[in-house]
Amino acid sequence: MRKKEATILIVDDDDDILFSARISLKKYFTEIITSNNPKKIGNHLNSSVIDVVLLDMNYRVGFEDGKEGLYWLKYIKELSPETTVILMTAFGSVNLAVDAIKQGASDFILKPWNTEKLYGVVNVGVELARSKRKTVQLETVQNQDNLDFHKKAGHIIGNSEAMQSAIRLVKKVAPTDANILILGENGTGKYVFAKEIHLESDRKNAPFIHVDLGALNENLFESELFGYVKGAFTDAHKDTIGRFELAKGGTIFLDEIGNLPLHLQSKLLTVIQNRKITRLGEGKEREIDVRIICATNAPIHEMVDEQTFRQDLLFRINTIELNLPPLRERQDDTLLLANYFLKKLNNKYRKSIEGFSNEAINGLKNYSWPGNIREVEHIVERAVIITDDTIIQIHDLHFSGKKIDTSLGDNLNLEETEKLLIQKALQKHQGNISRAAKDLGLTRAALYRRLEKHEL
Ligand SMILES: Nc1ncnc2c1ncn2[C@@H]1O[C@H](COP(=O)(O)OP(=O)(O)OP(=O)(O)O)[C@@H](O)[C@H]1O
Repeated sequence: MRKKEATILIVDDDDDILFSARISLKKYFTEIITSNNPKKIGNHLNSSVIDVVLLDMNYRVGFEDGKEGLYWLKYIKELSPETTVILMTAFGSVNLAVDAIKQGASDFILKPWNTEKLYGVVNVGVELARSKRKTVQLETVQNQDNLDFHKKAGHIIGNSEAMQSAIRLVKKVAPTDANILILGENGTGKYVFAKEIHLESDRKNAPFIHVDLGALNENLFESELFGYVKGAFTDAHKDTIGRFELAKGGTIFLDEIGNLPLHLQSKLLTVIQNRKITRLGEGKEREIDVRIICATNAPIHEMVDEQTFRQDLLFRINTIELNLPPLRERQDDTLLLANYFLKKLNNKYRKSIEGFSNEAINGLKNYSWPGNIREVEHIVERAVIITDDTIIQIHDLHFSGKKIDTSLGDNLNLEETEKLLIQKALQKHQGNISRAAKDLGLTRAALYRRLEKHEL
């Protein structure tokens, strides 16, 4: 029998039980994790996708009322709602089983078990977790970002003048229906700003639909954006509306617009000009009622000069242009953001870390943040997870922007030399693309292409 791809976590303070459950289940499932300490459950749930937790009800001699089991059950359900929890106890009672099931356990098993019964219960648990996860994924796709749609506006962090002026611009333009183009490097907050504009607009009670144009291939472009009718192509089993219709009355956020090939740019331009779409396989035109926000990290104006982005499309989408500066150009915001994420992550990981050491603060201030705000979040998250201290120290902060050896030596290979020169220029200008490009005698677009080629 082939093992089923599934991860099962068994938590019990009795090592013999852990051993026997592992032996029983490892024949059937690919990954079995055991732990004799329920306090480690959070770590396991954060580091892998766990399908089923088999959880003991009692952990201390003299405390056999199952309350600890119920406590950990609640904890697991909060941290990972899709994980199935099956409780086990040698002191099973119907009342306790009912309580556990009311609080989210999917089943209950009495010790000692026989292997077949254990396998049966766990197997159903795995299927349950999968179907829950699938539903959540579907909902995420269908509802797009509307799951957190009711989030309030006004959560953008940043005191620097650049940030404050971006926030002022948002307040001014959000209530209008003007098309907005947001420009900025990866992780500078383009999505966050697009959402903020939506939430500050009169459309805030209608959907906010995010489309990653970079992820849509040719075939998907029309079906995803415009929808299709049953039979329009082989897999079109039922009428399906596209993202433009899904965003009715609200906002459509077209992300990574700089990645759209020229012929698809023409299709998009037609839709934006006429404000009408046609579902694939249907003759009828449908009016669209959406506000359009676009974003890109590509040097779109230079792409127009190089004729890789249509000027008429740019003029349609950039009635208002919002430039989000990279974090290295507004280092004052770094500490503010680091403290903001620390607070958020303290809650997530149930820690009470008070702040950063002076050395860590200097480290945060002097780093060049190539990944911008997203990188601040990742670095703080890692530090929060690994530290046992109440203060984050410099060695807890894992800055990935390594120093690169850019000496040419005897290497005359053209490709490798080009890569080294680019690295050197980026290092010299602390990751600033415009300045590095100027130094190298390239346009920003040409430098971006080379960065991609060399996977830098
Ligand atoms: N001003 C801000 N205040 C608080 N959090 C922010 C801010 N800007 C960005 N973030 C957080 O940083 C992360 C990256 O932001 P976001 O996804 O908006 O960036 P992006 O520019 O759209 O990135 P990409 O180009 O890679 O898609 C997110 O987790 C977001 O919540």
